[in-house]
Amino acid sequence: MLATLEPSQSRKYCLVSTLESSLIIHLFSMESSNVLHVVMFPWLAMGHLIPFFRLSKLLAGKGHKISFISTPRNLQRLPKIPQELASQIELVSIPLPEVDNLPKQGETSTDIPHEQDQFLKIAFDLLQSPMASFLENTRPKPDWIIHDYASHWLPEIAAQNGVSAAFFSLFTAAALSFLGRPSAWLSGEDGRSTAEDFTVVPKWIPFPSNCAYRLHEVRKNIEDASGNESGASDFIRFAASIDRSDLVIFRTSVEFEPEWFNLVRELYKKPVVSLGVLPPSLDDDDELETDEKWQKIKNWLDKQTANKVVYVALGTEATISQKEVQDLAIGLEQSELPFFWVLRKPPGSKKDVTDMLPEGFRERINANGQGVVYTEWVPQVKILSHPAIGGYLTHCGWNSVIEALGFGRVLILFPVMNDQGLNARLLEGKKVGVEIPRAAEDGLFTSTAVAETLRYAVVSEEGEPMRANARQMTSLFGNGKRNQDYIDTFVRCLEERKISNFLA
Ligand SMILES: C[C@@H]1O[C@H](OP(=O)(O)OP(=O)(O)OC[C@H]2O[C@@H](n3ccc(=O)[nH]c3=O)[C@H](O)[C@@H]2O)[C@H](O)[C@H](O)[C@H]1O
Repeated sequence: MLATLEPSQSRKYCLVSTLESSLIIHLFSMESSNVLHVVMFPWLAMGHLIPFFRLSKLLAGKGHKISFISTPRNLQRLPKIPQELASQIELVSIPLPEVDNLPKQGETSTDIPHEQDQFLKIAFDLLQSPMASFLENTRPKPDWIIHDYASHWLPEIAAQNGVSAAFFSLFTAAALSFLGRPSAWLSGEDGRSTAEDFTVVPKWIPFPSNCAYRLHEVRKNIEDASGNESGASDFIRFAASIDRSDLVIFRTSVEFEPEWFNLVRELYKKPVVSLGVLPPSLDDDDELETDEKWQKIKNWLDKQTANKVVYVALGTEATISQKEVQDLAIGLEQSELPFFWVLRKPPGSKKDVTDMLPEGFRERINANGQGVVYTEWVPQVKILSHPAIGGYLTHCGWNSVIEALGFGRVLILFPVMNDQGLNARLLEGKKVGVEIPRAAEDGLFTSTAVAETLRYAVVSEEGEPMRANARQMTSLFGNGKRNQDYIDTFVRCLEERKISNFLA
């Protein structure tokens, strides 16, 4: 079902209710029925829409009503709603206001260059009023709103409408531990401002750790912090979303990163829960792909030797330079391993992305059959599940890492932006992957280093303990009972309306 949110009339805000009073409102309002009305409001990026949609389906599968709010194009990009859940999930279309410097079609981070993300956030921030109207007027009255880091303004609007707000972290506890105490960011005490400041392991990490950025990883984020046109850097958005929400939900495996999960609970001093890793299941219709595309890809994979193909994919936002594309390409070729490379066109680019490849590269790999360069959206979960896959060269986006470890795939770590550098430190520390060696200052690397790292991870004898460790991860990241238990516990807490359960 699809509804459209009209920009609202001006509205009078009642006094901001405190956490306690909004919880009391919340508790009384729901005694009457066992069915929750949960509003889902993800940030405008495919890596956020997909897990929010997956959680929506899980909650709807438990009998609850979902209002999934996003922009018109984003709602069209979602996988179809399973027939049996159609009456419970309502897609609420909220038009994105036009703002300067944001291309008309730019509705997700996937569609626009990284430097325009700040204009997308300006447009996103203009959704405060229609969102407030929705929470005030929709019926049945929402019990919860589950939101993302970018809508740091939302917890206050939710509290004013007696709706409990839960910040849904799609990031590792390790990455968010690096951020530190949210209050320190909001008060200015945190003090980190230069790129160099973020290359230092924070003092509040009480155990040995290398959790810090390399200079080349953090430069993009720092530009955002200082020069962000939206007036609120991502660091501030994270801090405010965590600080002002009633509950923080982590999409992670506590058994995988227990020390970090305990640390965020210490840092946040508020209800923090894990709902497990929310693993995709193969029969999930999360894939945005038609079957014939998958059949063609599968035919190529079926011809490959088991556990030897390197899957190369850098998510839906990261873009790399032509030099980096060329060094990766030569490195893949020199590794002599078969590979399936999803090469994404930089958003806004008019050029054919394959023009970025080295001279003659495509001709050579087509002639010898070593690899495939694919330039469109792929059914990634299906590819990772194929027995031919021997390793995943990844940007360390958390959705993709979860998917790869769910199938026990060893990781070749090539972080680009956002939290990815911190994820790479975590994953190498947990011995499920190895970083491609890069110069700390500028991120330069050689194709020889790519080839050597690939062979070490995928075929070398010395790499077998790491591969075995990655294979073990299917129990934590796969579709088994453990993740189901997390979900059941989490949903029961929401249903029992007992925030106190989260405080345990
Ligand atoms: C949480 C945050 O989300 C962001 O998402 P991004 O898209 O970059 O990467 P993923 O998290 O791997 O998410 C990408 C998602 O898109 C799916 N996919 C992608 C390309 C394709 O062709 N086909 C697909 O099915 C993929 O299976 C995964 O589920 C940031 O990186 C951030 O670092 C990360 O931690």
